[in-house]
Amino acid sequence: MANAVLETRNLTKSFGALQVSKSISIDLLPGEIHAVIGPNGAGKTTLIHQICGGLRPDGGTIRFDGQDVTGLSVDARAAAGLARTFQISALAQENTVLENAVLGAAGAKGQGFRMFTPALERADLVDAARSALERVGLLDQQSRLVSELSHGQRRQLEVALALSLSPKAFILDEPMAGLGTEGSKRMTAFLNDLRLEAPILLVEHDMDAVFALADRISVLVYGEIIASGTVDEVRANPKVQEAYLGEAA
Ligand SMILES: Nc1ncnc2c1ncn2[C@@H]1O[C@H](COP(=O)(O)OP(=O)(O)OP(=O)(O)O)[C@@H](O)[C@H]1O
Repeated sequence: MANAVLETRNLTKSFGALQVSKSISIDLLPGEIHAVIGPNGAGKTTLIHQICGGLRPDGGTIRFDGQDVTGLSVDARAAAGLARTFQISALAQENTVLENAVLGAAGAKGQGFRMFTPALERADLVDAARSALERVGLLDQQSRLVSELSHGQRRQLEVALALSLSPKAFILDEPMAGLGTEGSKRMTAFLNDLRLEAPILLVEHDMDAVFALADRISVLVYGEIIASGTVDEVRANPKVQEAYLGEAA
């Protein structure tokens, strides 16, 4: 696909005799949410690790924003605009929302402040941090400690940090995990807005959220994409119903 922001071609990965990625080719188009679903152990996290650079594929290529990033490090991919959030929380719990956001803004400008105080004295960093907080709807929480935030608000803060990097794509690993019904609804609305910032590759077990958000779904089973298409196409696919969705479809 010529205008894909992100595309994998024939990715393969094995752990010993276990083939976890079997020639995976998927892409992410501008403006879309592309969900990757599949049963536990299907290889979703392994796929994300390869896309983000933490794990080297055995074969195949990954292109992002027009360049082959297959050999690039996690940091180089992040600097190129590939924003992964949620699985590894880098938030400082006993600091305020604003302090965390300011450090995120400092990191985005390549300025590795270890202390909060000098970063907070930089008006440009504070402005950038407040702007990111406003975009995720957390500006009114800026003085609270991270440890006082709800689970969902922490995830929004993580997105604010990612926004500082001016991402060209978001890779979201189970954003609904542990949120409860109300939290999931709020996160669904939030992600629906977030797609206006950059397209989202979404790994998620919550099918209500996936069906509400996804423009396209790819179904991964035993390391293989067994179906890919719109929500309706995937729900109606007999192979998918048999292998995964069952009653949920
Ligand atoms: N570093 C590793 N060494 C050996 N086996 C691994 C390693 N990482 C993952 N696996 C195995 O690869 C398979 C796919 O794991 P993966 O975590 O990618 O699945 P998943 O689809 O993300 O599952 P879940 O939905 O439960 O998070 C599993 O059988 C897992 O045990």
